[in-house]
Amino acid sequence: MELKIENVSKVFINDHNDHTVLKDVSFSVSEGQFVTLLGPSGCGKTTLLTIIAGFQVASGGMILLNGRQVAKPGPDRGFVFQNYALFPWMTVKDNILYPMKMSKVPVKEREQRLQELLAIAQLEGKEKLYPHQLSGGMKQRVAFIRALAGRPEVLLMDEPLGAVDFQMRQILQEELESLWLKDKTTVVMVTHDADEAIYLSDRVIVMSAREGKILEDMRVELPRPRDRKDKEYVRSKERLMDILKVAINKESDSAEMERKLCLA
Ligand SMILES: Nc1ncnc2c1ncn2[C@@H]1O[C@H](COP(=O)(O)OP(=O)(O)OP(=O)(O)O)[C@@H](O)[C@H]1O
Repeated sequence: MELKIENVSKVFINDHNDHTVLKDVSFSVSEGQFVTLLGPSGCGKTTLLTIIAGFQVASGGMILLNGRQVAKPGPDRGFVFQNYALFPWMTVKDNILYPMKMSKVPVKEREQRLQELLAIAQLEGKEKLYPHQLSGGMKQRVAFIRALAGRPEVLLMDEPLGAVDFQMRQILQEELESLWLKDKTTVVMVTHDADEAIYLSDRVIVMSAREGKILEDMRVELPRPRDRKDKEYVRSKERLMDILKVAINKESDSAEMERKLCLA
């Protein structure tokens, strides 16, 4: 698997004015990497992720997955939305089976894959429940394994933990990491949270507020599972915070932006 983002730009036209959100963004993601896109609110993280997903088209440049240009959504890319976006009228089982039906996986194989995924997420026995009967953590696990059900080449996640409070968020980050370690699917994730980026990523790509350029492509080579109290962990986080502060000072000194970046 190789994902290449090549000179991607995106221009929106608002009130007859051009608004450049992304300009010449390029980077590659290799097999099994967990890559995070981090940057100030409005810098274009979600726009870039949805272009990779094929939900919208770039104004310039291209996305290549295994050398083929991405033009529309496809089963080779799984997507996890911030609010999980589970189908409320379907049980856990039907939610997970849905992408497999869409990609016409044979019935016998679907059942086998369903059991495998339920085991990975420790959700055995919960398959008949509906989303409203699940805790936040369970919903997140269902959303994660549903996105993996069609065996995507790359999993795209847009603030998958954005809707949960701080303490729950740390627990879910640990769960997400342990699920990911069992499967090792390539991930590109959007987050606002510097600690989350260090906890989960092999690489953190920091984007600037103006014209969504890449400010830094930071490697995180700490052993997993990560220990938030470890000296190297703390050092990596401080380095990332410094990069973000530079990004913010360059672009804006807005307190709101700092709050959104979870620098507190
Ligand atoms: N469909 C659209 N039409 C016009 N402008 C848009 C559209 N989608 C996004 N934008 C603008 O593009 C910019 C980037 O938005 P995007 O959602 O990608 O940022 P983000 O970095 O994900 O922000 P946040 O972290 O707050 O979610 C914003 O200024 C937004 O208003």
